Amino acid sequence: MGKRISLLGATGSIGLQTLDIIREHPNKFQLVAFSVGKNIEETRKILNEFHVEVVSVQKEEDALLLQQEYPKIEVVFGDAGLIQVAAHTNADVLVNAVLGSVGLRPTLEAIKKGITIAIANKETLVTAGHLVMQAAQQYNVPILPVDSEHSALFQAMNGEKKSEVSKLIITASGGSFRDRTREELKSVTVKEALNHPNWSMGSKITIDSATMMNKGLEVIEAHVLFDISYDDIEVLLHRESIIHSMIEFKDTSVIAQLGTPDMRVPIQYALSYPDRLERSNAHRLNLAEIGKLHFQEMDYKRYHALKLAIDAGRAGGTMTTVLNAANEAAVSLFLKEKITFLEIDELIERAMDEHSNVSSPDLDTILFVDSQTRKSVQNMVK
Ligand SMILES: NC(=O)C1=CN([C@@H]2O[C@H](COP(=O)(O)OP(=O)(O)OC[C@H]3O[C@@H](n4cnc5c(N)ncnc54)[C@H](OP(=O)(O)O)[C@@H]3O)[C@@H](O)[C@H]2O)C=CC1
Ligand SMILES: CC(=O)[C@@H](O)[C@H](O)COP(=O)(O)O
Ligand SMILES: [Mn+2]
Repeated sequence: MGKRISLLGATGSIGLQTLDIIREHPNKFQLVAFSVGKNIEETRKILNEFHVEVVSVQKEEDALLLQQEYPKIEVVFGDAGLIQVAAHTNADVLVNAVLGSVGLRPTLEAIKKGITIAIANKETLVTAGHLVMQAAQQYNVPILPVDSEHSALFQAMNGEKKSEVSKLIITASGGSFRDRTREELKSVTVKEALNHPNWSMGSKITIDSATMMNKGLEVIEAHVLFDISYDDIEVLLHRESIIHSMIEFKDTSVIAQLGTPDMRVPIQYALSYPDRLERSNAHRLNLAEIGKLHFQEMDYKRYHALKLAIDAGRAGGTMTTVLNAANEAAVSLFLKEKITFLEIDELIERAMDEHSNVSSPDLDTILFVDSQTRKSVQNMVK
């Protein structure tokens, strides 16, 4: 029957594209369980198409409703439901495409069950990457990147020795406001911020791209996944998002992974790894048609959020938990039009300044710091 897949965040941008891949390869992949948040209409469509064993929704009342409509399927809910989907379904692979650090505990529980993790949910790796990687090593579980840059790095690293890496070069599109000065960002709107030049993604990550926090989270994610020092991770502006990232080796060779901006490629690679599968109707890269690719040095003053993220990564301990939780809270406030675009960076910086760092935190400490940081960011805008 192929690999048994469980999927967190099935109604999101990555979740729906994961379903496309499963649909394209019915003999290779079988969806056995999935979670959603609040989108019950989309959940019904998925339940009507795929024959799953378990579904999790965010709210208890939605679970009760769906259980009546689908009596043969186990319907669970809340944070416990996410763990149920991730870890108690005997899946071969968990695709973690939920949004935010709520993905941490389900990931750890799935690892304990020996389930391979295909991870899009970068907030989990930023908030507690050390716990995820320690558990993966302990239970001998592969962590396969889905994020396009990390999939590119993973592919470029294939068969190479880490000791021979000179640096990772992570590309950044520049996001929705890449042609504006910082001064011009004072009065930008949510609608403008949600207009990413190259990718169609969920709202939170699109705002993260606009502030450049997405690249900051990705630098930390790369440090966690590939165990490369922050000194050896470079960010390069590349408008076209065609080169998804590259590795420079000691002998000065650079290996890059290229492709059209389509998340189904890294999603499929994480599912089919170590094999590659056909993508029959996909748009192929035509460099002659594109003609030129552009590159530009990163400006850390213009993109202050990137600097904050690298500072947090270098500090380590609970500082990356604070960075992530403050960012999640601030972006949510911006999307609700409660703060301005530039206040996102300000709130994160304040949360970091006010935090007393704890080194090598355990899970309880991480969860406590995450929740306290969200509360303190809320209080900053009252
Ligand atoms: N989109 C992209 O191209 C990329 C995304 N990523 C990462 O992948 C992750 C998902 O991103 P994306 O798909 O864009 O996000 P979306 O906002 O599109 O989707 C998020 C998914 O998570 C669900 N969800 C949100 N909050 C909760 C919660 N508290 N409990 C349970 N479920 C919840 C949503 O449910 P519902 O909608 O039903 O409420 C939805 O299914 C993020 O970590 C992002 O950084 C990484 C690389 C690229
Ligand atoms: C598709 C993907 O992986 C996103 O994280 C993407 O990288 C966002 O683009 P920028 O952050 O480079 O604008
Ligand atoms: Mn990315």
